[in-house]
Amino acid sequence: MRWSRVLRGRIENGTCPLERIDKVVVFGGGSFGTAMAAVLARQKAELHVILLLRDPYTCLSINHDHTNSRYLEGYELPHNLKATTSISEAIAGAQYAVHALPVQQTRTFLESIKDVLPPDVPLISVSKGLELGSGKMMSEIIPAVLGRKHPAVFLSGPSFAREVMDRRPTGIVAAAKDLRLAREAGAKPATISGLSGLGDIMLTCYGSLSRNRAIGVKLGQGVPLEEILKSSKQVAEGVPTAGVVVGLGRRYKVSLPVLTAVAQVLNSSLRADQAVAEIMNLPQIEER
Ligand SMILES: NC(=O)C1=CN([C@@H]2O[C@H](COP(=O)(O)OP(=O)(O)OC[C@H]3O[C@@H](n4cnc5c(N)ncnc54)[C@H](O)[C@@H]3O)[C@@H](O)[C@H]2O)C=CC1
Ligand SMILES: O=C(CO)COP(=O)(O)O
Repeated sequence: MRWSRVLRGRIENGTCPLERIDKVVVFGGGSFGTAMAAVLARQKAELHVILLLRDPYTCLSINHDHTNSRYLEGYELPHNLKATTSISEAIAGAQYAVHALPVQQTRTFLESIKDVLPPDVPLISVSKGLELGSGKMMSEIIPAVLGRKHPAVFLSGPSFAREVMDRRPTGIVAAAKDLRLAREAGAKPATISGLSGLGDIMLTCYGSLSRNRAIGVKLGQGVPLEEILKSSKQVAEGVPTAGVVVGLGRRYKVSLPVLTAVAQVLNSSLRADQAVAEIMNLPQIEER
């Protein structure tokens, strides 16, 4: 309430930052990139919001029919939201860039735009997960690939693309996840118990719209991972990230029995029922 009054005051006094923004580019036209672009476009009719995509058909569908039928079926997109497959057209004149690509594709993508993205255009990352191989977070991948201290913000919290489109309430901050592991890695405990920690975990574990949860349910029913992944065209960051988190646990000497079992189910070295049996048979220890 307090912040909404402050913001309203700024808008009335003509000091709202949105007033100074004419163009924002959104990298990635999947479900969340499209939802973020729509939220921005809804804020101001004169704002030019442009989605950078690879698929020319999705581009046509957004520009002519104002829909993204491939990733966000059933929603009419604001008419000031446009799409392009041209990197230079997308970035030209943009004052902010939203990054909404899967984490595993981020390095290759940023390599392809790093010479075109001006060093003073802030990147707002909404991608969640850890990079396979390096174990890096988005906050580490971006400067490493761009080779400079690029201005960047990292958003995370309990938010589903469809609910954002439906204007349902949500809240977002920046964070890490497993409490003990995150503490060892230098995170603040308050971050873990807040929106981007527990808040996001609750949504991903219990929310009926969660793609990660849907994969877990199917694995539990005995469907092989390969078959599950083939049946969906959308990313589930938890699949690669589970193994990376277990690797980080080893690095920081934090034992993660449940996540280790999840990673083993995902890499097919353990069945879900065996994982449950193993977890239930862990020695009883004092809770930490
Ligand atoms: N969907 C959601 O409700 C939320 C998603 N996120 C995060 O946002 C990120 C993106 O997720 P979604 O939009 O849901 O994924 P998605 O699977 O719906 O879409 C991914 C998009 O990235 C594009 N892409 C993949 N590889 C690419 C490459 N090499 N170059 C250019 N484009 C490429 C795909 O074509 C697609 O348009 C993920 O890290 C996800 O965890 C965060 C909050 C909510
Ligand atoms: O990030 C999300 C919830 O906050 C989206 O969850 P899924 O990727 O599991 O659909």
